[in-house]
Amino acid sequence: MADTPFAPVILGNEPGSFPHSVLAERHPAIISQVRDAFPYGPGQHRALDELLKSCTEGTVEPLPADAPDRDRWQEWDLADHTGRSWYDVPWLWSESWFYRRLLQAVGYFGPGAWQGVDPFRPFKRAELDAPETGEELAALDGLRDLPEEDRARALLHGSLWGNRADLGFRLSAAGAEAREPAPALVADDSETLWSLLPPGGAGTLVLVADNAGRELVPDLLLIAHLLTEGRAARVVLHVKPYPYYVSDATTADVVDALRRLRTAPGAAGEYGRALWSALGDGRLDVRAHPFSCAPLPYERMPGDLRADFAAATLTLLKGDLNYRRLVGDRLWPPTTPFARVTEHFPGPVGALRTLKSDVITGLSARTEDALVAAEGQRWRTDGTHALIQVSPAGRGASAATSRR
Ligand SMILES: O=P(O)(O)OC[C@H]1O[C@](O)(CO)[C@@H](O)[C@@H]1O
Repeated sequence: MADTPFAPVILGNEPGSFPHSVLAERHPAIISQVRDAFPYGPGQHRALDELLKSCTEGTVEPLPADAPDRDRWQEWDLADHTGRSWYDVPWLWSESWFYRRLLQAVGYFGPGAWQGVDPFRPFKRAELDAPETGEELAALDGLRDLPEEDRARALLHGSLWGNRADLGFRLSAAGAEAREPAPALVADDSETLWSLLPPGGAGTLVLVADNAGRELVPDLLLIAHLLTEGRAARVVLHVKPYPYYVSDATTADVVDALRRLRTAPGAAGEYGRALWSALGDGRLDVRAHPFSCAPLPYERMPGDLRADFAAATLTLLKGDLNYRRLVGDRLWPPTTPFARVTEHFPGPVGALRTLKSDVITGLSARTEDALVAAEGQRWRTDGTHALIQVSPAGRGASAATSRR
């Protein structure tokens, strides 16, 4: 990345900073919520106590010798960080490590009776079953008579703003969900996005999902629209291979959401059934790649995932965490071009994100000035602003063009 300004990697060691509060307050709160939600046994309680101590005042410890993903974590810098405070290693790394350790504490990786029991499932289910979800689905009927472009735009915005529905975020940002989102986007490349997905195009969209429940439902509706209206011939949906960041979507969450959609009345049910058959005939595919839970930026993605993204007409990444991983979890000057920080990506790439952490790129100087004048730095983290950014280039773009 020649010419790219130096930008420091974000750590969690500055008291009073947002990352510090996530490590010092949010993670302990998540431990106690999970503990209260399940009738865990004494071994699990002990392990949760140990995790609480480790994550708030301890250091990064090695994984047990028999951990199934030990080699993977070695590749993901575990040896470099072992023995260091959770606050002094990259924040992105510490957060991922927390979720990996939490699953270990509750027995998710087994062996034993708790193997595969998702500690966040009750929270995700409650969201899917909430009356608001039903109301949002019923509202779809109101779109029926709109021109296709307007329906596409409405569904894109539904998917974008669905990213506010993040359970981890709500734990520490009391009232954030209730605050009205600021209407204007801080960056809006949606025209470029639609130019890559024209009606009748034969392309493949890769959508890298973020949260389950009230974010995944509008993501699935957008996918259904793109497939049924012929804006994409194929969609590949990437989800997490294990529970992560409280509400991140796994394959089980996709199944729950599809069941919910398929049995809904009206347009929602039609979309749900269209998705069900698209899975059956391969136009929709779900992947759960291990790197989706890696504590690293996408710049370090492995070759097989790189090839997947390179083959896509467009890869759309949802949410704040994916954004941090896409552009690098660094304090960029906000006007650093999005295209420059995503040059490493192997094909056309876009981000749909509400702003929930300090990382930001691709703003005009005017937008940045207006945000700072109105809100200081609060706009970066309070989840009321959103962006649609797209880079049609990407290093692999020329190679990918021949495949599209
Ligand atoms: O669900 P999202 O949009 O990825 O947001 C999760 C975000 O929440 C945080 O845990 C704190 O805001 C960030 O670390 C992360 O980027």
